Amino acid sequence: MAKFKFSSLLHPSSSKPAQSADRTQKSNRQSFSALSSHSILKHQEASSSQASTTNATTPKSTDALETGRSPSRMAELATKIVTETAKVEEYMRDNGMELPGFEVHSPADFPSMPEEVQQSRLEVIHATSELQRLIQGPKQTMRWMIWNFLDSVSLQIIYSYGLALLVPKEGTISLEELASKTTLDRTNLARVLRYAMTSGVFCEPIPGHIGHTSASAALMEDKALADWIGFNSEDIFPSSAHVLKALRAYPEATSLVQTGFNFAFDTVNKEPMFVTFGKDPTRAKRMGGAMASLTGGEGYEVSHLVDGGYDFGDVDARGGTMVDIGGSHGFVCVDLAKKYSNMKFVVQDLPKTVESAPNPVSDDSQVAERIELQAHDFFTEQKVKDADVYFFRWIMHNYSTPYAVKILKNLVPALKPGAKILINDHCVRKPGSETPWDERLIRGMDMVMLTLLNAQERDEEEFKALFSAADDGYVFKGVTRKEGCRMSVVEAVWRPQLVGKGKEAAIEREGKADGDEDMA
Ligand SMILES: C[S@@+](CC[C@H](N)C(=O)[O-])C[C@H]1O[C@@H](n2cnc3c(N)ncnc32)[C@H](O)[C@@H]1O
Repeated sequence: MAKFKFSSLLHPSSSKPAQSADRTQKSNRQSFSALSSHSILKHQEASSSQASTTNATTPKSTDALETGRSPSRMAELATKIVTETAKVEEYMRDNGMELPGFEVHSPADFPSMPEEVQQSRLEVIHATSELQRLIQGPKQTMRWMIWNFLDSVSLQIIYSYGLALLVPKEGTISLEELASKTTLDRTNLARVLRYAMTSGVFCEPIPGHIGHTSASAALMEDKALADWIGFNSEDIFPSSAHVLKALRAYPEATSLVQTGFNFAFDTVNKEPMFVTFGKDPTRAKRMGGAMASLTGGEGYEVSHLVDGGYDFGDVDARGGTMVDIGGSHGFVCVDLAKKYSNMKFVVQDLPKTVESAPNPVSDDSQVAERIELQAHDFFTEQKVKDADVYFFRWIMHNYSTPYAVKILKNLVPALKPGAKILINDHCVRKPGSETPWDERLIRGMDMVMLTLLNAQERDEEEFKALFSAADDGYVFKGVTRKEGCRMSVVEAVWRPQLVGKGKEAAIEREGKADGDEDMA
């Protein structure tokens, strides 16, 4: 591909300060007080001023300059795509990185890049999507948007028949031979594959002969990605087709046994999804792989928590204890223990999960000896008393309010004054204040939670309400979110002495001092 060449006219140096101000704003601590609404508003102002001043920050197309007409939104987007793509490409070439491609040996992942280049990449993703919708027009967009489920149908069949593993990585296989390795006939095999090819999954370089692309090769080589496709296409996709039925039958939509999943798999009022999976090790393992694929993906890496997502320094300094509730095999605690060398950790999960955890939990004995794995059901009273931190990652979003409140109530008998309760989940911002890509993923996760568990992603108010409903002794501290990460850390502290009159004033004083003097 030829390197783009631009005149200085097309290098918008004026866009930099606006972008970095916006980024700084995003990393600010949000609190529940007026400060929070203020910061959200500021963020929105920054976003909308960025949108409304696009003419100032985005170079005008040369055509527009020549004709004297102001550029259309389409032209602005097209120019932005060219400009920002050039920045990404330039960085990749300068650093000897392989450029992306659809060929089988092209990189399976986009490499990580410095923040500024990553920002350019995101601009291209957002602009291409917006431009596509604009240039298709509203009716065409709507007409074909509803066909998105066909991607799931074709991927479901590709996954279920293991087609990615049956196509050789090098060269091609004839449709006849591929069909002979499955129970599909040639016609149905061809139509499924040819539909997937319209999204760059598989190719047909010679008529009737199927080969891999970089996308289908990733499905062949990345087991966790295959698990993600399997979990989504075989568990979530059928469930999603039953959400309407579930909502019509049970409009309050809070029960774990009245969900789209329950209707799809005939378990209405019988058992929650987690119980169904608990009886089926293959399905449970696939969900585990899918979660690993998600948490290894951009914006969800554990490193966001460990490296600056939350400061456990004070807990570490006094050799305190953190309980990771629903902590799976303890991988979050392993990474935290590598950074904090004095803290101790208890990882709690259901017995089968604890039994299947690696033993020792880490090859590093200094890490492994400080992590205990323990079977515990978080719907029963917490048994680790007087810990410094009780931590929930990807737990609360699995439950509707009545269940989430119960989980928090179950902590109360174990809590010492000053104990911290941390929830590491999405914290939904006001519509329009995320980047379009983040907004779509977070809102998508919210829909998945509804589909499977009648659960939800929550905003700051909703998290605060959970703590208030659970016990007056919880003092809500606020929400933080690290730049580049989609997950937030929601924090409350246990201060039973503040219950009753004067609590609000005391909380406000405490907020100013931000002290944890009660911590034993
Ligand atoms: C979505 S996973 C989150 C795992 C981990 N915290 C992470 O960050 O990836 C939910 C975890 O909760 C566990 N779990 C489900 N129900 C539970 C219960 N009643 N008590 C304890 N753990 C439970 C599951 O086994 C699973 O490991």
